[in-house]
Amino acid sequence: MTVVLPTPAQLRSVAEQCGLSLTDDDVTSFRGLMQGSIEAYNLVAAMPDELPEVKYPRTPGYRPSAEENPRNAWYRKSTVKGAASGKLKGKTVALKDNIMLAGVPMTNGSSTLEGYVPDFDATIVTRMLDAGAEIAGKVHCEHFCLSGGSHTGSYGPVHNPHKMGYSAGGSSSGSGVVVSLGEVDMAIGGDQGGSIRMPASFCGIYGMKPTWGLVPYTGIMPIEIYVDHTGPMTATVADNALLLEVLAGDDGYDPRIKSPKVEEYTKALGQGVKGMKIGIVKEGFEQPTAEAAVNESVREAAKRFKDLGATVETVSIPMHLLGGAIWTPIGTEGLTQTMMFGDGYGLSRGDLYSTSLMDFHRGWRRQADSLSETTKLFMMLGTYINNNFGPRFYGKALNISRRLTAAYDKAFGDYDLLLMPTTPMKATKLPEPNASREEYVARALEMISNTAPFDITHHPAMSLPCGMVDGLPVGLMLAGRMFEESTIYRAAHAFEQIGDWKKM
Ligand SMILES: NC(=O)c1ccccc1
Repeated sequence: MTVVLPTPAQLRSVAEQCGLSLTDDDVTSFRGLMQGSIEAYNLVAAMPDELPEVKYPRTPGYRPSAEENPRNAWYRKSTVKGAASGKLKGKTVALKDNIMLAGVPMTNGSSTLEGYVPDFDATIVTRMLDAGAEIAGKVHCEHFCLSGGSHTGSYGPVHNPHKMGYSAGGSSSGSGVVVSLGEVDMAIGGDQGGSIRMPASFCGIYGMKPTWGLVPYTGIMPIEIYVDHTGPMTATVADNALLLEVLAGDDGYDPRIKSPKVEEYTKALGQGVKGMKIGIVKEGFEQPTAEAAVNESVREAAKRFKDLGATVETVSIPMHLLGGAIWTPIGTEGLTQTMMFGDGYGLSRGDLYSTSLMDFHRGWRRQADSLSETTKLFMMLGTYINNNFGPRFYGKALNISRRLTAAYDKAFGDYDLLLMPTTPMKATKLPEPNASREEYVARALEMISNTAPFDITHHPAMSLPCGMVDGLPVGLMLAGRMFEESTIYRAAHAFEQIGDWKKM
């Protein structure tokens, strides 16, 4: 790829884009003045990139048949064997399909990325392989991760592990399904508005959104740096804590990792909850989409923490109900400017940039009509707001998110953990292929109101299964103080030991 001096016509066109009027002499002069910088660009173009080494052999794998993949959870199966020993020896792991596994195609749920093959491994992939894990392949996710349902991906709907025809939750839909069915021991998900916790809730597994800046996001397709998180989705609390132990810590690339407090999370197991203070967040039960049976099931589960020796009280955090609104400008303009028009990354951060992804992803512009209805909706809204108001609402929402953080931190002065339903409802029916756009969007976004606030306040939050209603799991969310994942694991593990949540 080389860069050539703009033709006079090209220069006039960019001048117009910049609001400049140039005379013919100006054009000649500016072209001359660009010559040196164009040479600099070509020096950069000629230099090798600086990417991490790919350490373990793998093949592109295969797309499993419908028979092998009845819930459509898998995108590709490809086995990558890690080190001979380590904390994850004997564990199999599935990767959400926005995580780069070099040499294996990646789509992030969008047909516009069909044909893209990453050229390096995400930091967390290397960490898991170094710890002895075996990667089993890539699993489907929602279109560019922009939905909490499991019907917006380009490769068809993903079905709930407990009930065919029902949502698996998203956007890490495939991750939730393959763990729930026991097809793998562990999966990695991503969470910007709830996309680890929501499928964990709908599928009946454990999903942790770690503190922002604990687990490197390096090598995972971003939506927006302020809300991007990745984390473990597992069938047991012990596996979740073990996996986080392997994932956590600075990698020298991710600019959001400053002074992470990394702990041995497995040490929290078996510690019990005696003396722990848990606050039931009143407003977490008051979302407009709340289902009475889900609220009931979560309240019953809260009582069990009391039986286990914790202090359990109701706490009111009125601002919690504004969390979704404050998330909206950050999520909407973030995904528009960074993921879509920023070719995946945007600028201004000392990150590891995947130039191969940036080059390939640019191509969405030629196939925009094939994007999901949720991606179109968010992108048009973000563009409209930016055209008319600039980024002021993004900035203001980000500033206000600190007030939201403070509101939770005030509660964390009195309580070690905050408790509420993960999703206000259990899994809903997948929309029919001919469903209206209104229904399609409702089934994609109606469940994010309790989860999204913690993506902008950055507190750790985990969904754990706490009961069944009509044959579908109910998810309970525990949020903790920054970098206090251990406290969440202590409580989640104690709760898990009570017995089979499917009988609660
Ligand atoms: N990736 C997410 O967490 C997400 C979920 C729902 C809507 C937008 C984003």
